[in-house]
Amino acid sequence: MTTYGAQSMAAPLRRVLMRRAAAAMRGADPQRWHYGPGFDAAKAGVQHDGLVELVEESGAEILWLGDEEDGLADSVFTHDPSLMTDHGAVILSMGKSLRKPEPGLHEAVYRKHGIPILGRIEGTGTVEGGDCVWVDRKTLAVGRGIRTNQAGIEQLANLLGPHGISVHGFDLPLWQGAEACLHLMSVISPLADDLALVYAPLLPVAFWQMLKARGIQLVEGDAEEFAASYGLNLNVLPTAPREVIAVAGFPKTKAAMEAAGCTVKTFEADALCIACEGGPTCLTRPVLRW
Ligand SMILES: NC(=O)NCCC[C@H](N)C(=O)O
Repeated sequence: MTTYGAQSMAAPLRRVLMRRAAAAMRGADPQRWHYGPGFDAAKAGVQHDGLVELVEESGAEILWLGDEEDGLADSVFTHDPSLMTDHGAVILSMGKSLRKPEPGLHEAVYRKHGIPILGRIEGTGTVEGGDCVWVDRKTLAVGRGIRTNQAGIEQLANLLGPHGISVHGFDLPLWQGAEACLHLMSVISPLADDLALVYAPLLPVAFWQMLKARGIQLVEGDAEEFAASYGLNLNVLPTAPREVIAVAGFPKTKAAMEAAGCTVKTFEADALCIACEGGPTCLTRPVLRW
C-alpha cells in the first residue's frame, strides 16, 4: 500500500504530519518569534486541537512530531521544513534562522515511518515548503523571496528534474518586510486542480499568467479581510477537491469559495494563526494525497 506521495495540492488528503501547539509553543517569547499581540500559547494549543478535529473528521491519518518541549515554537507549522513527492521526502532548509533545526525533526519522523528521503537542500540553499505549489503533478512553482533563495530552487530542480518534474521560480514581493512571513502560499491556496483562492495584487505576474494559461479559475479573497488577517483569510487547506478548512471570521472570503462550489469548515484561530502568521495549510505537511 502507498504510504507517501503528494504531488497535488488538493487531491484527497490521506496522511499528514502535524505537531501539537500546546507543548511546542509553551513559553514562546512573541517578540523573538515575530508573533503578534494576540499570541497566547495556551489558547493556541486549544485552537490547534480544533484544527486536529477537523483534519481527523476528513478521514486523514495524522503522523505526529513528538511533543518534546524543545522550544521550537514555529515547528507547529509543519508545512515548511519538508516537501513530499511520489519518490520520497525532500528535507528542506529554512530561511528563518530560528527554524533551522526543524528539518531534522521531519527527517527523523519520516525514517521512523519508513518513508524514503529523496534528498535535501544543503549549503547556502534555502527552500521553505510554504513557497512550493504543485501546479500539476509534473510542475512545481516556487516563490523566491526572504525564505527561499535561488540556490535552493536550483538544488530542488536538480533533485526533481530526473523524476520528470519541472521547477519554476517566481519572485515574491517584500510586502511587510524581512521579519514577516510571506510565502508563495500566502497569496494562493489551491482548492482543486482547476480552482484556486488568490490575492491577485501580490501574485507574481508570471505565475498568474501560468495559472491563467492553464485555465485555472481564480477566486479572489476579499481585500479587507486579507489586510485585517495579514493574509490568513486566504490560507485554506483542501482535504479533498472543493472541501476546505479555513480560519473562522472571514465571511466574504468564505462566501466567495462557496460560490465557486466549495464546502468550507472553519475553526477559531486568532491566537494561533493570525498572531503567528500561519494558517491551516502551514500547520499541516501532506504526506499522502491521492
Ligand atoms: N507555510 C506558511 O505560510 N507557514 C507559516 C509559518 C509561520 C511562522 N511563524 C514563520 O514565520 O515561519
